[in-house]
Amino acid sequence: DLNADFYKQTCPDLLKIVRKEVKDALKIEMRMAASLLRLHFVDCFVNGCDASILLDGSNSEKFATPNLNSVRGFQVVDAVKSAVESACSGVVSCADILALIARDSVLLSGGPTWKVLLGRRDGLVPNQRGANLAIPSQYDTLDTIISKFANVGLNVTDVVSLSGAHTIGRARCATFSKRLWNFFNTGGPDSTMEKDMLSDLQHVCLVNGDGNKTTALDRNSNDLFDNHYYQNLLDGKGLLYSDQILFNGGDDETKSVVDNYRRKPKLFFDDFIKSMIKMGNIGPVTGSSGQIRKNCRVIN
Ligand code: HEM
Ligand SMILES: [Ca+2]
Repeated sequence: DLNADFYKQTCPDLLKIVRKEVKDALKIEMRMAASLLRLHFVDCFVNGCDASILLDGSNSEKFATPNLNSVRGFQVVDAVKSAVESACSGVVSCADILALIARDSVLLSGGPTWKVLLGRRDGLVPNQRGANLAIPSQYDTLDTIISKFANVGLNVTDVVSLSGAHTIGRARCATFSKRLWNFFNTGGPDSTMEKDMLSDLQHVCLVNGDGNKTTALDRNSNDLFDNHYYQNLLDGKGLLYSDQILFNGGDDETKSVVDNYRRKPKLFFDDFIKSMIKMGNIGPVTGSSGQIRKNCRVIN
């Protein structure tokens, strides 16, 4: 089993080193917190939390549809890894580094903190096909999203609490512009989107415009890890279809959890922590399987 003291003897300064490197990265760009948090998620959903997302190559998970031109922050992971290697060479897995970076990114964005369980080992192969199947798409139905979470042992509450990660960060026009212009071939916009936000975004994401332009996932609170995301869902201001359907998708359970998190920031933080720990426990490679990579981008 994973445990918080796994590197206590072998790398006593690990937590300090990671914290410092993440801090330095956020000084340069605050959004990096979001990008780094997301890496832990897309790692854990594919082959468990084994740093498979970090492997380079033509069969890399970086080229899977949900990740292509979208996941970022790999240079920061490299910087953290080399700082850790300087202090304790060959000891700390890239998978554990991703889990620690995610925790620090949330904390340094104003969110809650928790003890990260450690002792994961790094996987030996990427799984691009698995990434295409396992990572939820922003146009999946709520049932599909719930079943993709269930496939990795996460429940409906986890879906709503972890979606709260979208309280920070940005998304590209390519991931939501269908909602603005021709929503599922209706010829018009998604009627659940609040009207001022709609007209504003229609000016950001033009028809046939630059799909790589970005806007805040949590409108008006995009660098702060808070529960404002859920208020936005009540107001029709979720950016992704997959965000807004947590409230408007016809599921009373997700709807009431959204409303609870909106009213009770502490409840959101507590549940987010629980769900992050659950997510961090997905299929960990431990014992003598896998390896401790020297360079997170390639197997030893
Ligand atoms: C519920 C299913 C989910 C779907 C459909 C989804 C989808 C997406 C999409 C489409 C983007 C924007 C990508 C782009 O525009 O290039 C995004 C960004 C992001 N996602 Fe999710 N996501 C989900 C769950 C999660 C979870 C569980 C986490 C973490 C715990 C997470 C963390 C993030 C963060 C922080 C960003 C912003 C990244 C940045 O600014 O670089 N997401 N997600
Ligand atoms: Ca926020």
